[in-house]
Amino acid sequence: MSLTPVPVALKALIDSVPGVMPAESLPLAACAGRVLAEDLKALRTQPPFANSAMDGYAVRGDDLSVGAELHVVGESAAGRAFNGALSAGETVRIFTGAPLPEGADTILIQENAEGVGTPVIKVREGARKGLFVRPAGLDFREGEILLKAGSRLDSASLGLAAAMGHPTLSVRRKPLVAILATGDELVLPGEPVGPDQIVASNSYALAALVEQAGAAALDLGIARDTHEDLAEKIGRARSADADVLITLGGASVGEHDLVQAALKAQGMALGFWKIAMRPGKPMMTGRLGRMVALGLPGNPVSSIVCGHLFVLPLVEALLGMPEPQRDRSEPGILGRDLPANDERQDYLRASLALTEAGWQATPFEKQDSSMLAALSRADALVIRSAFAESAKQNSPCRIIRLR
Ligand SMILES: Nc1nc2c(c(=O)[nH]1)N[C@H]1C(S)=C(S)[C@@H](COP(=O)(O)OP(=O)(O)OC[C@H]3O[C@@H](n4cnc5c(N)ncnc54)[C@H](O)[C@@H]3O)O[C@H]1N2
Ligand code: MOO
Repeated sequence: MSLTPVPVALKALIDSVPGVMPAESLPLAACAGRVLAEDLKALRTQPPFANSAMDGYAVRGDDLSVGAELHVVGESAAGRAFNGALSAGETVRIFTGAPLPEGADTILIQENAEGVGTPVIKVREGARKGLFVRPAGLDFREGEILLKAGSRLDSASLGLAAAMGHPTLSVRRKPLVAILATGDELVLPGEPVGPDQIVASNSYALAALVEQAGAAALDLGIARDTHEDLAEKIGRARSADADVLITLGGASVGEHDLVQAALKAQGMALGFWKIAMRPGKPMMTGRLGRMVALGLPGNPVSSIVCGHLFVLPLVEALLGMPEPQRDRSEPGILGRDLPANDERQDYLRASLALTEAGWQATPFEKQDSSMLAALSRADALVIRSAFAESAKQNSPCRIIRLR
């Protein structure tokens, strides 16, 4: 079977998503990191009234000549407006956020007033007509759409949603992503490790990635390399009604690589298998009922790199976010010479340094897909296209930043 190019595989994976997650209504306080299910309109105008941007005096701009004396006729504080109108020669003590009294069009900041706190103040130099007034609707107006469906709610957008007057939001339900490690050699961190065993790490890495992407991870533990155990654990993903099943390991061509056969035995329609990428070649996708199946290679770096390239867009597609297949790479320059590449697109673990020419990415000498410590030191992946010619230090490249 020939190797599938990365963009073809990614498109097929995104196209295999059966639909966007249903919406649920949640209180604002529970919405951080969630994705809006519908456009959000302002239920109110902000600010609702003209108000002061500074502590000082509300004045009529025409009264502002240097040395002019103004009579303080009242006070306007935030939450306690001045009831009345300003006449010529009058002013109202005012504080930041307080409503502007009728007749006033300017704030004289208290630094530009002599005799602060007395019934008569004098205008100093520096005062200008029209300064420091926030007109009604400066920020937004009732009915304006300020947040779009498919956008992720960060701190600024959540604050905005609150200011718009929404106590609850309609957000996409988190996709449930079941994660199944496979392999007779695996033990959990902290368990006794036999002479031919290794500690399972991939589930933790993938669960973190999935949760950062806005999905919920369901750890199905470790399936041993038997059809029975694999069938039982795949069955658990189905009865949990998972939206995605990620398997880890057992994806290659050895006698103990049973995952694909186990999934097919339960009715999986294979999408593609074997991608023109390094690491990650034995990756597999398919559909089992309405569950998207993604078989990641067991090598720890391969599974995490596949997670960045395929799982993040998949979760975004399920959440209804725009352009999940967008190119996530950025320009950079190479920190060292690289040899010509073969038929697999390479994702080289690299350090980054900011130079005058932009991000300089220096791929590590050793790129073995078992080397987790190197991955955790990497700032970025340098993309080397299939069949790329040798490249010199400082020549342009594309990078995917990992942090
Ligand atoms: N003859 C061939 N052999 C291999 C090929 C090939 O094309 N022909 N492909 C190689 C590539 S590339 C990769 S990547 C690996 C991936 O194989 P599997 O997906 O079947 O992975 P396993 O054999 O199950 O495991 C590989 C490696 O990773 C360790 N592992 C597995 N699961 C975990 C886990 N949850 N946490 C930590 N480490 C894990 C496992 O012990 C192995 O050391 O196949 C090549 N072989
Ligand atoms: O393609 Mo495998 O994922 O390098 O080791």
